[in-house]
Amino acid sequence: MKLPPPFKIRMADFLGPELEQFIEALGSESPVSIRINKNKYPFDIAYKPILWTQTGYYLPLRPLFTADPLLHAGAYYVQEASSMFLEQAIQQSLPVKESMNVLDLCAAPGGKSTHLISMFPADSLIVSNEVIKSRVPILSENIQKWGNGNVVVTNNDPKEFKDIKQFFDCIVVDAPCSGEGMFRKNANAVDEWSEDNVQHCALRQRRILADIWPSLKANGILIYSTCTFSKEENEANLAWLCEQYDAENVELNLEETWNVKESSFSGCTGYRFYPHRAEGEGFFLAIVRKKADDSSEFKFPKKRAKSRLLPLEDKNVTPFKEVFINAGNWKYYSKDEDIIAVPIAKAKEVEFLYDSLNVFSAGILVGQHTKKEFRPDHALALSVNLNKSFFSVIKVDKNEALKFLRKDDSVFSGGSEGWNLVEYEGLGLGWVKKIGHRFNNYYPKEWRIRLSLDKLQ
Ligand SMILES: C[S@@+](CC[C@H](N)C(=O)[O-])C[C@H]1O[C@@H](n2cnc3c(N)ncnc32)[C@H](O)[C@@H]1O
Repeated sequence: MKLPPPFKIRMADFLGPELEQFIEALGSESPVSIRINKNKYPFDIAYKPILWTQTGYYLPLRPLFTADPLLHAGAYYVQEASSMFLEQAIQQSLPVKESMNVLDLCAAPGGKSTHLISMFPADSLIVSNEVIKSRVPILSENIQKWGNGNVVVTNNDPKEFKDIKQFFDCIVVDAPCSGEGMFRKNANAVDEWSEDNVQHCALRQRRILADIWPSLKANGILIYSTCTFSKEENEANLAWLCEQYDAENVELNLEETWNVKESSFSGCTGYRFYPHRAEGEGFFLAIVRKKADDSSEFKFPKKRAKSRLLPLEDKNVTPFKEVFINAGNWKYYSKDEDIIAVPIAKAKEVEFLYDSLNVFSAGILVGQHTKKEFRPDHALALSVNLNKSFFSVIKVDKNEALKFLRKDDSVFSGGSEGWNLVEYEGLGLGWVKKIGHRFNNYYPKEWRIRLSLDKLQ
């Protein structure tokens, strides 16, 4: 790998005699790792565990992930190992109580968001935000596949959270950065690297932190991470945050076997992952807690204009109330023909966010209720709370699953007239509608596998 000389000089400053090992590691293959969705796949895994998380594993080789229906069913997420250190940050710095509000501010494509969803109890609310509009659909797809209803996906600039003060118990800022830690995975990152870009990224990160700081509750924690090594984007920004705001740095206990490097600057400590030390890509993470200040606790606005989300009356819910196993835990809303289900425990928060932000999706899109029928939505098929006994189920093998995921008009056997859930290894993949002898495939066309069947075998 041809590294920019000024980058090498910078790294020599950090690493001294370890520089050669670091450069050698950049020339080696990246480890391949996944994180399991225990709600969907609660089985023992035979692969080598990632040391700083309960649900991450290294794979010996990179398989063709597209050809695995379990990936499409949300049984796991393909994620770089160092990023899963987020779990230590949450576990060690936040006594996870019930009913928390969590924000993942820079969320696409959804690695940290799906991890946060797994870590917080179901009565918490995860807001997964992405400012770049074109990146929101892939974020939403990954969240839907994960299958939880306590999530709101938003498309806002950090500064648009200005009226949501002291609302979040935890904010994750996985900031856009110069990407030095991804040089091994992404050759473009090397070409795009420059000293100017490092400075540009550092300033943008400060703006993001400043914009979102008021949204953090007193005593709440903010987790700041990047996939880069530059001090400007990491320790210097952490120190700036502590100096500028009522923030105190939180330290973590590290196991020696993790090979994570503690890094202190101006009295603040963060954690660095180097590819020649820890088995993962370059990564930096640091935590701050907002110092207590009870003066401006979050309060829901008193007088509100009519909400854009209209609650459904009980009598209108009856036709689909049993679609969830925990039927009593949901509040239903209508938006045009769509029916949206939101956990009752966080309904008030979701309504508030719906009217304050640019919400892409909230809770589970249950389906559409037309004059003719109730049409289940794809998100419902992927829900971990789906009540399968409410629907007719067609179990498929791997080959049939792949045909279904390609959106082929394959003929299934069995099933009932009307809507059928297609299930692979116990997990919902989507819907087909049987009309006479015909099966119509309702897999979302934007999500379909584009490779031919022979390439998938
Ligand atoms: C490192 S990536 C996030 C990766 C993600 N957290 C994950 O784990 O899958 C940074 C994200 O920040 C977004 N971003 C870019 N500019 C931004 C800005 N000015 N404010 C907030 N987010 C921004 C990018 O679009 C990108 O999705």
